[in-house]
Amino acid sequence: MIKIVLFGPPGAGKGTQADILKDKYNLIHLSTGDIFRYNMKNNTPLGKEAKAYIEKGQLVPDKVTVEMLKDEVNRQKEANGFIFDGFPRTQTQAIALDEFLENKNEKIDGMIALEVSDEVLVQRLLERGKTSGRADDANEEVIQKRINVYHEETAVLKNYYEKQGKYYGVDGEGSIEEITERLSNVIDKIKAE
Ligand SMILES: Nc1ncnc2c1ncn2[C@@H]1O[C@H](COP(=O)(O)OP(=O)(O)OP(=O)(O)O)[C@@H](O)[C@H]1O
Ligand SMILES: Nc1ncnc2c1ncn2[C@@H]1O[C@H](COP(=O)(O)O)[C@@H](O)[C@H]1O
Repeated sequence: MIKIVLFGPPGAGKGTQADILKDKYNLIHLSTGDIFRYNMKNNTPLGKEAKAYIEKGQLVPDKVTVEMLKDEVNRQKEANGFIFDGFPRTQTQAIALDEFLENKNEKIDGMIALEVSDEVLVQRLLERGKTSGRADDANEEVIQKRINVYHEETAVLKNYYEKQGKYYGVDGEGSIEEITERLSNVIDKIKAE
């Protein structure tokens, strides 16, 4: 069972690529952002709690996010593998994920980071904001805040996975097809190891 963290800043193309790769490799795509948005839309207690953070471009607290992620993984009893999108986003989350998987005799096989310049991210998110209905895409200030949070709190995870020999950087600029091919090359390599 292969488990990949698809990593990168907001707007890097994680959701777009995970959607393609989940079909290609028969994997479960788990996006913590999507799960929060589903809960917000359905006005659940979790959605109500997450809303205030998400609309300001801040991270939802680790405890809430980790418990939610564990529940989702545990629900997928027949999974052939996972693509984690938007999780982990802090060192606390990365450690919790490793411990959770270790208890199941599982592990993360690789972390693939989509590398995209901040200028391109802002352009993509403003464009997505025209149709996404996402409050956190609606103004440039919140978009910039999310990118700053990524640099301040999330980007350090590159070191975390590098130390484990699991980090793979991929150019995230170009056509969607080109990027799928770059990611597929890395996944094929990880699978062959
Ligand atoms: N290679 C690409 N070239 C141009 N636009 C792209 C590319 N990949 C994705 N996009 C567009 O950029 C926007 C952001 O992509 P996507 O939603 O996949 O990013 P994300 O990393 O999942 O973002 P977030 O973490 O904010 O949810 C979308 O509107 C998507 O259609
Ligand atoms: N792993 C996460 N930790 C904390 N907060 C998270 C996490 N994943 C998503 N969030 C919140 O949701 C929004 C949108 O997430 P996207 O992955 O960019 O769709 C994010 O800004 C956090 O507020």
